[in-house]
Amino acid sequence: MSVVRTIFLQCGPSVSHFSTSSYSTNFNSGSVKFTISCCSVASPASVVIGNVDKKASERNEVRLGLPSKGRMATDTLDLLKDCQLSVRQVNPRQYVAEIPQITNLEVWFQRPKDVVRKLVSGDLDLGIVGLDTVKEYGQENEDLIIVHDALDYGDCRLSLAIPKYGIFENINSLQELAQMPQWTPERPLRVATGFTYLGPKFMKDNGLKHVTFSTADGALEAAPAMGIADAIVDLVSSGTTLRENNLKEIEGGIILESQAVLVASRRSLIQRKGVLDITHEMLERLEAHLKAVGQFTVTANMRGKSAEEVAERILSQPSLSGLQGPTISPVFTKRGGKVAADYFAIVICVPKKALYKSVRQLRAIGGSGVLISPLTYIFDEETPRWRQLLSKLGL
Ligand SMILES: Nc1ncnc2c1ncn2[C@@H]1O[C@H](COP(=O)(O)OP(=O)(O)OP(=O)(O)O)[C@@H](O)[C@H]1O
Ligand SMILES: O=P(O)(O)OC[C@H]1O[C@H](OP(=O)(O)OP(=O)(O)O)[C@H](O)[C@@H]1O
Ligand SMILES: [Mg+2]
Repeated sequence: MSVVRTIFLQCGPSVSHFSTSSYSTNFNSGSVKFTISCCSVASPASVVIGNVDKKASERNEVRLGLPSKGRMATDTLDLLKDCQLSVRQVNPRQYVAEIPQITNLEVWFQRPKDVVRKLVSGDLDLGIVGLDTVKEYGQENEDLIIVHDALDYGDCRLSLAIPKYGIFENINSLQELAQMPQWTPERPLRVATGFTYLGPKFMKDNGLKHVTFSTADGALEAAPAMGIADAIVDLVSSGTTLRENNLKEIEGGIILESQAVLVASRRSLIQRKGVLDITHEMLERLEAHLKAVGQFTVTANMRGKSAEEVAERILSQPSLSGLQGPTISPVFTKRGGKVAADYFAIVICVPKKALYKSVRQLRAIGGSGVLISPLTYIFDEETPRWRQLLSKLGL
């Protein structure tokens, strides 16, 4: 299926303006076709993104799209490496690579937004990008399935921000912003954003009527001070850029919380040979690694009459119950020609955050020789996200 999207660009100024009522998008499955209309061009030019030729999708390799550059690129490769899925790239300007541990998988490096576009067009099967990019460029496309929603990096939020000064000084919520008498059809609230789908949708969903949008590729925080916009919709992580530009977030103004996600094409998962198996393997490795990252193994010795008695003492402490309770083994010593077990070795998993508290509790009940080591993987019987994926696919 081929979808036509029409964008009216103003020729001349470097920003294009549109309003919630005039902006509409159609970003569905299949090939995506942009019709770009510009005032100085007599007939619209057609730009085709992705695969038009049906045969091109008849490939045998499974394709994973990863960010080619920007702040997600290195963290993505690091995460895969930590899952023993090292990406072998001959040189940084080569856009195709492989993961030797997974046969029949091609890695393609693309801009994050192109990863999403190519999942939609069927040119990629799997991808790792920020959730914000999936929502912005995938829009409501039902073909996109989030396989892992929390890869634990790239954390940020898409937020509406307004100046701290002038007419906005006492405005602290979206409701207050919407109720300002200043916004009329003749003088709408002007919002600068790179999120030309999510920004207008959010305003519309929240009943803000008189709003126009302008777009630019970066440094949006300058727009209010330059007099180009009243507000901005942009990503925030530390909040420094907002602060340094005298802008503030407001109550009810968070559009989306985002972090890196593993996303797949539903069609590929169902139809393309090998995609489901590769997804399962990636998911297992990711889940096992991410679960382990937050935990330490703690081993200690403890004097006691029996394993049960030691277990009673350990389980009386709230921070020492481990993942499934403690593992307790007798430590045998020979005294006076007799073998006895006066000591027990205990092993528990402890969340990193609770580490010091756990060590204190362990000592308080007689633990000694406490050893702590990081965990590499925790493989559960079955990953809950795998079950969720199968049910989303109706399998
Ligand atoms: N403070 C932040 N600002 C912007 N993006 C962030 C931030 N923190 C995390 N991210 C994540 O990183 C992604 C942006 O990465 P990057 O800026 O490299 O790409 P991009 O803006 O899509 O690329 P380009 O600017 O080349 O079009 C976001 O989509 C988001 O998921
Ligand atoms: O809350 P903070 O930690 O300050 O991060 C937020 C800023 O980071 C991003 O910009 P980026 O650095 O990508 O520059 P750009 O705006 O020029 O794209 C984003 O667009 C914000 O401007
Ligand atoms: Mg910026």
